[in-house]
Amino acid sequence: MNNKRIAFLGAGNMAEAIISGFIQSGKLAADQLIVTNRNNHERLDELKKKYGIEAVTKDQLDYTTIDIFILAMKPKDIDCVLEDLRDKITADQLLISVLAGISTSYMEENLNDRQQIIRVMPNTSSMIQESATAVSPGKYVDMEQVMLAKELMKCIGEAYILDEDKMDIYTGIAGSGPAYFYNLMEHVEEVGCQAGLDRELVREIGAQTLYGAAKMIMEQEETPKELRENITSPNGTTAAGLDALNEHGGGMAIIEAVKCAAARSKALSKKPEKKLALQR
Ligand SMILES: NC(=O)C1=CN([C@@H]2O[C@H](COP(=O)(O)OP(=O)(O)OC[C@H]3O[C@@H](n4cnc5c(N)ncnc54)[C@H](OP(=O)(O)O)[C@@H]3O)[C@@H](O)[C@H]2O)C=CC1
Ligand SMILES: O=C(O)[C@@H]1CCC=N1
Repeated sequence: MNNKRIAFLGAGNMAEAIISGFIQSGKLAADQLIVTNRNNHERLDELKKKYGIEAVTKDQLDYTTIDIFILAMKPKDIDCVLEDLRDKITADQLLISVLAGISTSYMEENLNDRQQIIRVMPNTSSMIQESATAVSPGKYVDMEQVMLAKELMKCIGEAYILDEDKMDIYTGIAGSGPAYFYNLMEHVEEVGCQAGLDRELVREIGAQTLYGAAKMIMEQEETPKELRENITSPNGTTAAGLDALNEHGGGMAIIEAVKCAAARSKALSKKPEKKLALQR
């Protein structure tokens, strides 16, 4: 890993979250990383200053010097990128894509023969090395590259090798997941403020509560159900809170959120496949 040169195609939120995690991990040096975008020079300057990495537009990049490309643009831009890459890279240069919904088979069909491709799904907690990242190998990638991709993703948190047909549900749970918890916290903050607590304080209290609960799940033997039951005395405060949560559809709301996010991930992946059939 420490002799690989890694280029990000895309300089947005997700690219920055991964770059930040890579650098904080201490396993990758700034001079191994290079970030690109189409033409937002201001953004490139910002990343260059903040992380000490090289930052150029995609047209200034020397593609032949790169071992690993991390695709980090929006899914809608994938067709232009594949067209652009086809003539610039060789099959043994590894592509790691973070794009929601874009299948490895779609990318393989639109690149050169036997291109090494791995699809990953991190989340924005990459920024602080706490992502939960799925790693799904494409058809032509060898085990050594899969292990390398997993090792890279472990620089930004935990990484799990997963069959690609599970990627939509994984995206619904872990890719989009932090947003559900942030939204929950927005509501906690609101109710705390309405009851007279200082906003900063209630934010900290809410976050510590969420963090403590997550840590309990990770470090204790009990299941989430058992942990919940341990807090819930008959006719107590938690029972009252949980009753209200259920009455207002709390559990169902989360199930629906995950299902809808997974369905959107699936819908996104269908579109380019149709387009591909027309193009070829
Ligand atoms: N946000 C999240 O929580 C997660 C996002 N993802 C995935 O990450 C991807 C990126 O999302 P996000 O960071 O929010 O997107 P942003 O809109 O913040 O950034 C997109 C970046 O892609 C660049 N770009 C577009 N086309 C090209 C190209 N041809 N070559 C190089 N760079 C290009 C843009 O450059 P310019 O500004 O110059 O146009 C911009 O820097 C998405 O595909 C998303 O599905 C995956 C997991 C979680
Ligand atoms: O909403 C999005 O497009 C991205 C993909 C996974 C999480 N967020």
